[in-house]
Amino acid sequence: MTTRMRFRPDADSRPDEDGSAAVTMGQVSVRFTARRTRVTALRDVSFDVAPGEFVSIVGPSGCGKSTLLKVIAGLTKPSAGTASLFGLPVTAPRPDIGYVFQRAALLEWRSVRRNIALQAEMRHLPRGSASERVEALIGMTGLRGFEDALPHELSGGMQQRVSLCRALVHEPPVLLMDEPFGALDALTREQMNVELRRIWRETATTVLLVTHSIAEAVYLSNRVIVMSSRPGSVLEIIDVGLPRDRDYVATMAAPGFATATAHIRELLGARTTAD
Ligand SMILES: Nc1ncnc2c1ncn2[C@@H]1O[C@H](COP(=O)(O)OP(=O)(O)OP(=O)(O)O)[C@@H](O)[C@H]1O
Repeated sequence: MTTRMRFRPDADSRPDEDGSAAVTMGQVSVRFTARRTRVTALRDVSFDVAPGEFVSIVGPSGCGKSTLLKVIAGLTKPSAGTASLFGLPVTAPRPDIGYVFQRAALLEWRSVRRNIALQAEMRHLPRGSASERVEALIGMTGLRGFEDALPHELSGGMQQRVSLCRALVHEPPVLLMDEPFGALDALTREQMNVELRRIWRETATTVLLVTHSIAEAVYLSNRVIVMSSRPGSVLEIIDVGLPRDRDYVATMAAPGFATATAHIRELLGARTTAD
């Protein structure tokens, strides 16, 4: 079953002027052949993401969430259907978009500043404006004072902040995040959630986040896409409907938060009681 829901502008959204979606998945299916076995990773996946929207994707392990992000980035070719960015079909890798992975994968011999700047160098961005942007991101992500530190001198949370800066340095119109906080401890993860939401609001970037945390998905997003187990398809797209200003503790206690997380848990068939 697929659910196709047009984005509905609300208090927490910024649709663009000409109405075209930032990301469109149009009946995308992906099949892999590995060691003579065919695996259908995605089946008939359709959804739109509006410019400036924050959308999370949750689903069981192996349901094709990473594959979905790779299709949008042009790293995996769909077997059927089309992914489009701002109305243009994705036919090749798209270096203009930002990608944050679970592991920061920083260059150990480069300082924080030079790890972030590397992306600007690879994209041949003008040095002056790139350096301004690097400094602005360092300030925005709370890395001030650590610009000259090497990756091994940073905590896991700080490494992921560097990874986020690196993905944002070229001001990507779309940021893809694949379980970026999965390796962090619970408290650092909460802190990163709060920071990510603030950074998203400051940069106005369209974000697609893959996460295993239902709470993280609901706290951060305008909408949450819930996927079925493999072959991954869209079970339901949930409008979170929480206010734009989201204090972390108050949001966790809000009735709307409890309703959304309970509904997603139910869709995923998660057991919530021990027996
Ligand atoms: N390059 C590939 N070749 C063959 N099979 C692949 C390839 N990439 C992914 N798959 C298969 O496609 C399915 C979906 O994988 P994917 O990594 O997208 O799932 P996921 O939902 O991100 O998983 P997880 O939550 O565990 O990270 C899996 O069965 C996986 O083994």
